[in-house]
Amino acid sequence: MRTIDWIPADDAEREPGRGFIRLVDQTLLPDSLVELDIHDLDVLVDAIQRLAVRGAPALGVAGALGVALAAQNLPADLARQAIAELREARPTAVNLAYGVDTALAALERGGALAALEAALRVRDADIAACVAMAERGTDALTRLIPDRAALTVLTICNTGALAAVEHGTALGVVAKLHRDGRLVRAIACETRPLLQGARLTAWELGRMGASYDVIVDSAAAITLARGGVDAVLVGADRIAANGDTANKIGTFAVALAAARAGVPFLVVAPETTIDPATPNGDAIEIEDRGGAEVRFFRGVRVTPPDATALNPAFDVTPADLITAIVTDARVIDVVAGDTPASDTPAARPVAAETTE
Ligand SMILES: CSC[C@H]1O[C@H](OP(=O)(O)O)[C@H](O)[C@@H]1O
Repeated sequence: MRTIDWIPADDAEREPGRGFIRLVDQTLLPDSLVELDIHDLDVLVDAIQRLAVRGAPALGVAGALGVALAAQNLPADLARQAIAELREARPTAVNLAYGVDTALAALERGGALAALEAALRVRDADIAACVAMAERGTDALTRLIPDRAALTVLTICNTGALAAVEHGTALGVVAKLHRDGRLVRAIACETRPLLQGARLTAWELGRMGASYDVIVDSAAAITLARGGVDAVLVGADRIAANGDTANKIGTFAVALAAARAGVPFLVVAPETTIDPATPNGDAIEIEDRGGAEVRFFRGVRVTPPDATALNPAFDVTPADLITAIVTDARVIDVVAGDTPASDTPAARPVAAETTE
């Protein structure tokens, strides 16, 4: 099953490049697995904004395929406007803009078919990147925690195949640990208010047959303080040049607790999530999703009628709380002082000294 993909139209032989986007509607999980066929860009933008499709890598693919969809269905001037709205559908994950810009450059160079071909390359690159990150991430854990063959890991939000195309980022590392017989247990923070952890990560862990517990987000600190968690693995939506990392709200608090508990904190994200144009975390725009997601739970109001709520969808973990950033091309040894900007993109093992 792919979280998002391009489906060629029946007459694609006659009209190469025609097709539509098919994606899993994640708002219906874990109760129903439903795929949406999307033929119009405004429907795709709505799917992004209501998190039917979500997760930085999946947003990159959605952005790229959205350009291909616009190019085949809209006249150039309307396509340009629709693509601009698509690019701004959610501001924090740099991957969305990356995907749109990659396919748009191809469209301007070579037309609609070139845009689709570029979008399919973005899709295929994500699949390959997640495979590489799973390998690199488990190797990094072996170097960081050489005395423990099997690990208990904690994560927040959802970073599995549902956040990408076929395999996940941080949860892709967890899945490989499980396949290799090296996973004792996964602990998934529920991830209020939209419950990506309780709904999506738990669903993915169950499907792979992994042992896991869901915890409320505020239990992460004591879970780490009590001991028994060997590593924290999280995703990212935008990584600044200095290594500051934007990720789901609650990640910063988990990083603080991990640092106090002496537990390695690893960010797992493709190179496309690194944004060299963003110097540090202060420059990352944090999506505010409005108070209703906090004041209501599955349509039931949980606050007084006149309550107001704050709802930042992401926070920023400063680089000094991150042990390493694992990408598809390298392991950035942040605790040793490396940053995305300073580290060469060659594969670099996490230095042994990080365990001293
Ligand atoms: C594999 S990165 C997924 C990343 O995206 C999530 O945000 P959202 O569910 O709002 O799209 C979260 O930050 C995850 O870490």
